[in-house]
Amino acid sequence: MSCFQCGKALASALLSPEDTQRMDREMASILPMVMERAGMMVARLIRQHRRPCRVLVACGPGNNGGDGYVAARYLSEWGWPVSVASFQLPREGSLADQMARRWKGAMVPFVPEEAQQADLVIDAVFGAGMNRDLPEAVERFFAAAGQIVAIDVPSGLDGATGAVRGQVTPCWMSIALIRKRPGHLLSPGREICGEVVCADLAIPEAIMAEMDVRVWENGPSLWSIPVQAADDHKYKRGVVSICGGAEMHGAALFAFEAARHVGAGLVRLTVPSDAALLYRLASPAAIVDTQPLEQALKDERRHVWVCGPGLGMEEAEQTLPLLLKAGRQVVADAGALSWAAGKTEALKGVSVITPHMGEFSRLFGDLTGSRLDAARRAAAELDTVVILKGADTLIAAPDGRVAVNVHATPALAVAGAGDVLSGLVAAFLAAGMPAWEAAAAAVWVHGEAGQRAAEKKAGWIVPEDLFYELGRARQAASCPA
Ligand SMILES: NC(=O)C1=CN([C@@H]2O[C@H](COP(=O)(O)OP(=O)(O)OC[C@H]3O[C@@H](n4cnc5c(N)ncnc54)[C@H](OP(=O)(O)O)[C@@H]3O)[C@@H](O)[C@H]2O)[C@H](O)CC1
Ligand SMILES: [K+]
Repeated sequence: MSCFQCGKALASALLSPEDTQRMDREMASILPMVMERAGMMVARLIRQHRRPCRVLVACGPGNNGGDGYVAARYLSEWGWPVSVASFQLPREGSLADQMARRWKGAMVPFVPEEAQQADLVIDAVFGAGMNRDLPEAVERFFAAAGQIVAIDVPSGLDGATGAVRGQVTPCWMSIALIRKRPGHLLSPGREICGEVVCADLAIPEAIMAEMDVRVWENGPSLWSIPVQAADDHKYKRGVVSICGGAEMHGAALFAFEAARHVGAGLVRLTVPSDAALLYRLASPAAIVDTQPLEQALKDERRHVWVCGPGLGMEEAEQTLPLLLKAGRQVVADAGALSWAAGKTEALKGVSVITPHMGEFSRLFGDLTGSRLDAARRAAAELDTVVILKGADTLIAAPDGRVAVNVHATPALAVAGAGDVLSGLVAAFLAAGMPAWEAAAAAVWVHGEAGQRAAEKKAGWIVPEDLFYELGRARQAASCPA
C-alpha cells in the first residue's frame, strides 16, 4: 500500500476555498465552536510570534471577519491593546454577527490612518469567500499598515489558484486554518503570504477523512520510493535507457548521471554511432549503444526511456514514435516537447512530460485560467502525468490529482537542471513506482539535492553538483514512519 493510500497524505492536503466552504456546511452544528477555536488559535499564534503591541483587527462581513472578532477578544483578554475596524458589518443573525456582538472593546473607522497607527494589523476582511476584485478602500487600508497577519489568506488572494485580485500589500505572516490553501504555495500569491503557519482547529477525523482532497503539498507522505533490500539486483532496481543526440551531448549525459546516482540499477545511452566516442569519453561509466533503436527495443528489460534532452527535432521524430509504438514508458522533455508543438496528440502514450512554462504554452496554447487548472487539463487531455516546472512546480495526474512542490531552491535555475530531473523521473519509474508518484518523488528529490548542493556552494551550483547529493536526497525522501 502506498503512503498516499494509507492516509498520511492528509497531513499535506491543500484545501481549496470550495473545500473549506463544503467543510463548513458539513460541520454546521459545530461551526460556532470551530470559529471560536479558529480565533483563539490565531491569537495564540500571534502571541507566540510577537510581544504585546497595539493591534488593529480589520474585519469583513463573513466568517473570516467572525474569526477576527474572536481573535480580538482573546488578545484583549490577555491584556493586549486591541481595536477593531469593520470594513462591513456582518449580516444580522449570522455567526460572524454573533461573534461581533461579543466584542466589547474599541471600534475605530476603517481608514488608512488607523492602520498606520497600529503596530500589527490582523487581516480578517476576506478569506475563502472572496469572490470579486478587492475594493479600493481595502487596498488603501492595508497599504498604510506596517506589519500584517492574515487570517486564512491575505484579502485579495484567491486561495484556489494563487491569483491576486487587486493591489495586495504583502503580509508578514498568514495563518492557514486547518490546512494550507493552494494559493499559499502558488505564485504570485505565495509572494504576499509571508510565513505561512497552520492553525490546528481539531476538526473531527471523520470530517477530514470525508474530504475529497485532490491537491497536496508535495512531500514524502505522498509516495514511497523503494528502499534497498538484501535481494536487490540491478534489474530489480530498474533499467533506464536514454536517447542521446548527435550534437548536444551534455543534456543526455546529465539525465544519464542523474539516473545512475539516484540508484537506478542499470543506465544505458542509445546514441548515433558517429557520436558514440564523444559520449564514451565524457563518461567512462557510460554504457553506450549504437545499434538501431528498433534493435534496442527488442530487449524487454529496457522498459523506461528518457526522450528529449539534447535531441534535435529530427532526432525526436525518429525516436519518440518508435518508443511509444513499442509500448515503452517514456519521459518526454526538451527536444521531444519542441517537436510535439503543434501536434500535441503525438505525446499520447508518454508516461510523464516535463515542460517549463514556455514549452507548455507551445504545446497547449497561452494560459487562460490558473497554472493549476491548466496542468490538470493538460494531464487529462493527454492521459499523461504533467510536471509543469517553475518555482512552484506542479505535478498533475490525468485523474485530477495535483502535487504542488515548493521544496526547491532558486539555485536550480540553471541549464541542465531539467535534464537531471528527467533522469530522476525515469529512475523512479524503472524502480516500479506509478507515474504520478515517480514524478512527484523525483521533483522533491531534485529540490532536496538542490538545497544540499546550494548550501555547500553558497547557492551557485552547476547540475553536476547535484549528482553526489542524490543518494542522501533519496534517503531523506523515504516515507516517514
Ligand atoms: N473550514 C474552515 O477552514 C473554516 C473557516 N472559517 C473562516 O471562514 C472563512 C470563509 O468565510 P465566508 O463567510 O465563506 O467568506 P469570507 O468571510 O471570506 O467573505 C464572504 C463575504 O465577503 C463578501 N465579499 C467577498 N468578496 C468581496 C469583495 N471582493 N468585495 C466586497 N465584498 C466581498 C461576500 O459578499 P457577497 O456579496 O458575495 O455575499 C460575503 O459577504 C475562511 O476564510 C475562514 O477564515 C471558519 O471561521 C472556521 C472554519
Ligand atoms: K483574510
